Amino acid sequence: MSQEEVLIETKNLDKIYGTGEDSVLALKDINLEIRRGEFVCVLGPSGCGKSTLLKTIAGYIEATNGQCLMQGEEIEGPDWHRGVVFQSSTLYPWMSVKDNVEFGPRMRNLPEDEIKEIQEYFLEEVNLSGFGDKATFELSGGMKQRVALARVLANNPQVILMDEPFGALDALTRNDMQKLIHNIWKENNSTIFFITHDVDEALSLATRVVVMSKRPGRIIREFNVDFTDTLFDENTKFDDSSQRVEYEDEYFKVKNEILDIINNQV
Ligand SMILES: Nc1ncnc2c1ncn2[C@@H]1O[C@H](COP(=O)(O)OP(=O)(O)OP(=O)(O)O)[C@@H](O)[C@H]1O
Repeated sequence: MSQEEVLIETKNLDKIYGTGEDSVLALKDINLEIRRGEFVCVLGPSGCGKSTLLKTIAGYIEATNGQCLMQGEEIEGPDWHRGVVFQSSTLYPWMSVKDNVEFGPRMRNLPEDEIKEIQEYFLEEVNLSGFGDKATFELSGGMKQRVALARVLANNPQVILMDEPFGALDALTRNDMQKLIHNIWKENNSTIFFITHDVDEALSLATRVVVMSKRPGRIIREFNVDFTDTLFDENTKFDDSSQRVEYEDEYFKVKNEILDIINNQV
């Protein structure tokens, strides 16, 4: 286990939606730590409470029981220290790409030249330099998600929370986006909490995979993994084929273990 600072911690967290007969127990006794620099991917059957957990950490909804802490302080509402990217982009459609990215820094009253610098830097980081003046409705799905990411990065959040951010994209765009988020995570030493339905996506990106049970969502297993650098580093070369086989064996062993856990739930 990494010795880095714990940024997010949930303690015995339950979430119940509604009251009485119609109430839904969405999360049960979630104890999770997210440390600085980790890339935590969450997998679990549909409806198991993954988004509920993300929204609680984001501060959009409150836990029913237990605690949700950021750097030891109770999370009491949304905050730019925790940036959120959803599956479908939540860009401001009446604003240009540039204005969307500048929105956060402007709300924080940063000086105009700094706002511009941040906007240029992060549009470049998501490979959208030159698209600043476009209206967001002119962009493809993948480009919109890149703007959404730049808008979050522009706030320099402590944690990036991503709820199936690439779920609506075609396979090629999705691969590009995975590489992009991997590179951004590496370059900025970001901390990322990432929900996905796709075991390969989780194993490709994560340093830790958290597997949840069907509803009520509990954490049933956590896997520390390190496939990501090998997968995305273009210079990776195995010394010999036995090393590659060993790597692939390990990958498929973990993948099958996770699939078994998920499939045995349904
Ligand atoms: N606002 C709400 N009111 C009542 N029930 C809700 C609400 N939001 C979610 N739920 C229920 O809580 C459970 C968990 O939902 P949640 O969206 O967190 O699951 P999920 O794992 O993210 O699902 P999926 O993988 O399908 O996106 C589901 O049964 C859902 O119907």
